[in-house]
Amino acid sequence: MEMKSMTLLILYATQTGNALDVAERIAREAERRACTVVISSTDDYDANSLPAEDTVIFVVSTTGQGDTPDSMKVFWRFLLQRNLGSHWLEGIHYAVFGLGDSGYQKYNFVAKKLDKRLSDLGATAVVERGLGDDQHPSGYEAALDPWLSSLWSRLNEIKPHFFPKGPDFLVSNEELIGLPKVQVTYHNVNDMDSRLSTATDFKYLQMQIGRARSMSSGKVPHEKSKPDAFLKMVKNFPLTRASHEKDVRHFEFEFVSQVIKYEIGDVLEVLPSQSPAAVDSFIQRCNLDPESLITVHPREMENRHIDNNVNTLDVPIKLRTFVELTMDVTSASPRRYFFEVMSFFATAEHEKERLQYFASPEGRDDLYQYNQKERRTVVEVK
Ligand SMILES: Cc1cc2nc3c(=O)[nH]c(=O)nc-3n(C[C@H](O)[C@H](O)[C@H](O)COP(=O)(O)O)c2cc1C
Repeated sequence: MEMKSMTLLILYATQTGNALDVAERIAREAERRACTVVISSTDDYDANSLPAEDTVIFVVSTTGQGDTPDSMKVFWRFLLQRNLGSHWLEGIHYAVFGLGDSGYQKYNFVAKKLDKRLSDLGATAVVERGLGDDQHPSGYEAALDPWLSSLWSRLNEIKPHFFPKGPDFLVSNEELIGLPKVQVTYHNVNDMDSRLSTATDFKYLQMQIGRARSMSSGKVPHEKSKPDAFLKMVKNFPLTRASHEKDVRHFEFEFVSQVIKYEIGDVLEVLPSQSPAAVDSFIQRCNLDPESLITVHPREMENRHIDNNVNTLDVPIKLRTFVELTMDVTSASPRRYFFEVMSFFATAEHEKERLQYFASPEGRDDLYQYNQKERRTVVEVK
């Protein structure tokens, strides 16, 4: 018999980052249970290898009108092949958590279709699929918490080999948070690449974006490390009344670099610039020097030879530029994990307690109100 993998695989497909957030949470919870995990975006994973896995957790969102995220298109086309047959995934266990919004007609369509297809291909569900709903007062976390509890208890029952330290073993969150995932190296000013100063404005910006993104721990598809085009916003006005809960806007852009072709229904990924004052205040609050030159490496890569990205990774970038181009400090609502990490570092007892409350299941509704409904950004968390 073929040897099965003893690693729990987490595959995610995201359009705007929520599924990645969920996948990372599942991975952290697995690690706390001494379970070995591999986490991967569906576009980085060869679907041909699925039959060799033991158990796969899928976290997938639905975008467009019931469409798969871009990063899942190839993977999904592969799974739909007729010749795979109803025994192809026999013996494989899986679980699906979907992210969607019940305001859409094709609610969580991708998770539902994936669940059905995996079962048609012979795989066995560990737990019933979970469906996160943006319309819920606490967002997708509301469905995620109970789904995760049943996932771990069911996996403990049927797959005890994933938990070598037993069903009750649980490392504290704090211990895990204390192990940073990335290493930031500070460099001398002389290391700065002199070519940069002679490049044109666009080229310079393009290089900086490529550099910042290649060092960011966020998931950016490889081919997207450089933007396709530069646009100038020429119109921006609200379509909803000021009193409306959501701020829906009409934007118009003009190409200032080469023109790219698009069709109705295409998704435009915009990398806007952030308010310089907010970026400065974030850096100041972290007690860092915005002018310092840094490189950022994932911890695992420390001793590994990196050939593809060696140039990009070796060239330092200004800390301020890195924050500006890779961290959304001015508009994104911080997620639950942010509060968890902040509570670890908080020194004032009342702040620590408040942050811990927000990160706990009891504080979930209040957190959703505080960060999503009231639209607080990272710099506004007080
Ligand atoms: C442009 C757009 C289209 C969407 N279409 C759907 C849809 O058809 N069905 C659905 O259930 N949710 C839909 N959603 C909601 C997303 O699935 C939901 O916000 C989810 O949390 C996004 O996860 P992600 O950040 O991992 O992509 C849509 C969201 C956006 C922004």
